[in-house]
Amino acid sequence: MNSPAPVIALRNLARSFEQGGVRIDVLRGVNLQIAPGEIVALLGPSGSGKSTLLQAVGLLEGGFSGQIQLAGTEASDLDAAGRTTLRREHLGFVYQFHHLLPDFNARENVVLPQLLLGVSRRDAETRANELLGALGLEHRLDHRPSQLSGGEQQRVAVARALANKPKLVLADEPTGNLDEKTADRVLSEFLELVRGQGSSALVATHNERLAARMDRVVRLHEGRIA
Ligand SMILES: Nc1ncnc2c1ncn2[C@@H]1O[C@H](COP(=O)(O)OP(=O)(O)OP(=O)(O)O)[C@@H](O)[C@H]1O
Repeated sequence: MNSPAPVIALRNLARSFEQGGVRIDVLRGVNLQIAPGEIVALLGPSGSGKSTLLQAVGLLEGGFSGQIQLAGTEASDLDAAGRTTLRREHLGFVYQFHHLLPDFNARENVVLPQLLLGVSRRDAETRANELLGALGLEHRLDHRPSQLSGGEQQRVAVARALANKPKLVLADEPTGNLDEKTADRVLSEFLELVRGQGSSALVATHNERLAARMDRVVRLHEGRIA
């Protein structure tokens, strides 16, 4: 039987930066495929290029060479509007710092990305309530980010990332800002929800212990996946 088409396929992805006349080759030909439902940890020391790789896969930045195929579509064939549509339909993001909209409450932060995809407000609110409830935040729906603890803020960020059932969740040190116990719990909840809805995930971390809880670990070394 053929294996299912990968959710994401990177071929020979490269990115350099130039600073003060010096060129740094951060990514030097990354090849990676992630299968549907697979959760992959991206390990590497500080400065190894994990965030740069996630930015490329997130179709957020230009300046890359190589190929990024997301859900069967080659990103470099699309213009900016096409990449935005592809991103909204298939990707969810969790960052180290929550990046929630400060003037909106927890529920609205989870509702808004759904409205952008054309989901009705009623359905979007139902989904937000479900997700936030699963994360133990049923009593925090009307709180704004500044009225939440760090762990609660990250849980809302997780709910927002999963709201549209993305094919791939990109997470950049999603628990890096939390104490160890809270980080463990939020990661467990994140993994359970991602697995439950059959999404894939690529999670950048320098924490070996957290990485070991995912389906596969890949390491960035000298600009390539070792
Ligand atoms: N916009 C930029 N301009 C110049 N250099 C950059 C830029 N963005 C990243 N870099 C360099 O690229 C390298 C990789 O950075 P990146 O943030 O991807 O690493 P990382 O593995 O995510 O690190 P960390 O674990 O500390 O977050 C670093 O040396 C960084 O200084």
